Amino acid sequence: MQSSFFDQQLDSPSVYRLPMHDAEVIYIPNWLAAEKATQYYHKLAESLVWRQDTIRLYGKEHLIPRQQCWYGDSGAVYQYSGLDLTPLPWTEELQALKQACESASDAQFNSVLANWYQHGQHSMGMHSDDEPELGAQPTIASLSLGAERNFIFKHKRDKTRHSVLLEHGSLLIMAGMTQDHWQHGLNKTVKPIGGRINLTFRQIVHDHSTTNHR
Ligand SMILES: O=C(O)CCC(=O)C(=O)O
Ligand SMILES: [Fe+2]
Repeated sequence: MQSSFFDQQLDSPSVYRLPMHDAEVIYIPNWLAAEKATQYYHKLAESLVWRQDTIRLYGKEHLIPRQQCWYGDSGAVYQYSGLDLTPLPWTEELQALKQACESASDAQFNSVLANWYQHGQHSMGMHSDDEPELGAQPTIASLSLGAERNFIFKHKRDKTRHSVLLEHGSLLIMAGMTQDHWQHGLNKTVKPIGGRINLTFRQIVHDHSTTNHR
């Protein structure tokens, strides 16, 4: 990371910078203690208003392979494959986690996309979080709760791959040029695994735009 904030973070033995070129990605295992992370998993699973949306891709309707929901400040509207995601108001837990993620990443967030992968057949296709409403070189803080899943990065130009196991209670921070040069996603797995909730905290800088998550 270029900024002294990240240099400072990297002095800590429990913060790792991923060995990726054209990217600034740091990984903090056990950012939340396991017990706390489990409490959050259950609380969020039962209290957030989850939905499994249908999106239109190349003229065909598809059920997205996970549950999701969008929370944030009232202006932080997100448009997503034809869906208008108007944020629900912050819950107490999301607000507390947002503040902790802001301190950990030295960034401001006004919204969070929550994804619930209930089993191994739930996934997210390769994409970059590079929508215009996220602004240039966005910092995105991604908290993982529940079953560990492999997070895959693929370089857009040279096709280099890098993967990182996102553990229960871990925080992954993507910043700088990461979204310009890399895609990321989560494959399905046939392993019998439990559920995982992921929260990606973001800062929406324009009210309307489009995205292409699959
Ligand atoms: O579930 C994850 O770890 C990643 C989610 C993601 O990439 C996104 O919400 O844009
Ligand atoms: Fe993403």
